[in-house]
Amino acid sequence: MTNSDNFDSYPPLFRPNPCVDHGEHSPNPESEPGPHSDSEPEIPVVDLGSMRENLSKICREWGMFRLVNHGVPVELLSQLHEHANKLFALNFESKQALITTPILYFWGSPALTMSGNVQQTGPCADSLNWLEGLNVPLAKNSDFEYQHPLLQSFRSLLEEYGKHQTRLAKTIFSAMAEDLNFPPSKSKSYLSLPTGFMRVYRYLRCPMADRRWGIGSHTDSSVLSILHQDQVGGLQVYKNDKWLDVKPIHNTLIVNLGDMMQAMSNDNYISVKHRVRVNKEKERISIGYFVFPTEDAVIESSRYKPFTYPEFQAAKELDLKTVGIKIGLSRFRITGNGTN
Ligand SMILES: O=C(O)CCC(=O)C(=O)O
Ligand SMILES: [Fe+2]
Repeated sequence: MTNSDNFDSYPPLFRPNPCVDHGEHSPNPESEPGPHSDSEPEIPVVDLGSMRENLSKICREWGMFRLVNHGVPVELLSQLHEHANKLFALNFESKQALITTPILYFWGSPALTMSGNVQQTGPCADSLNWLEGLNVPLAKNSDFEYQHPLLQSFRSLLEEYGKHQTRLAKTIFSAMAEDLNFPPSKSKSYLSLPTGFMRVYRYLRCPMADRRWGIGSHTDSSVLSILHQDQVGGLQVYKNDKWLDVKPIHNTLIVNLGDMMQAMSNDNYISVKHRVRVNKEKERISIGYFVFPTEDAVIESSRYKPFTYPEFQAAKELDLKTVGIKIGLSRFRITGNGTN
């Protein structure tokens, strides 16, 4: 979150450079902050200790909530952010050289293919994302030793944090499964803790902050995503035709329901639309955990053709490449005449 001139740490594409034309697109009206009023609804809060009180209504009306009483030590959160700041502050070339498999260093797009490459986008690719990030697969992260002490200690902090995330995902998902009356077989295959991964993002300072996105409007493909953001702000969710700021509140986590959860619930729960604004003066760090169904779990509901998560992901990758956007769940939705 430093404001000093640390452009050596930026991927070259994001350094101030009069020779690089990032395109002079007119401001996207959607990107305008819009009027803020005190009557904006507050992001709903769920207490992990008494979740069943209001979870069902919130999942149906919001598809996201702020989680309190989550049991993740505040010291662990601050150490993670401190390490992320230090690691991202290294110069770009060092990051490329140091950060090797199983952790992947990427920039310009948060979308990775199943084979672990940055997703190429097709025709409407006016969509450079003003970020760099790390992809950390939880299963492969645990036994790995890095030579660089900063990376090695970050790796073990992420491992510890990953255990908290799987605990939270399990608890939250089982309350949802109960609310939705999933049979035990579904509850089991619809959440695959070992294949979850983490993302650590640094959103970069952007001179055209009103014309560029950290991450543009999207829904997550996951069952659940759990985010921790620093105090800079920028995350927004779409609710009742309005974008609302998800203000950073110390020691709280944000839980988003993803597309898989929406399909599993037969559209009773919603996969929340959200986006991340960038900032002219400040960088922003966020750490996300994303969890999916098992690879062979067939998601069955009356509104969708049966599909697996790998089929969903393959359709998404193809759409991003050919159409330039994620079409997502509507690819699988059964329409009125029985076709899609
Ligand atoms: O950085 C954030 O707060 C959100 C990240 C996000 O939406 C994503 O990775 O899908
Ligand atoms: Fe997201």
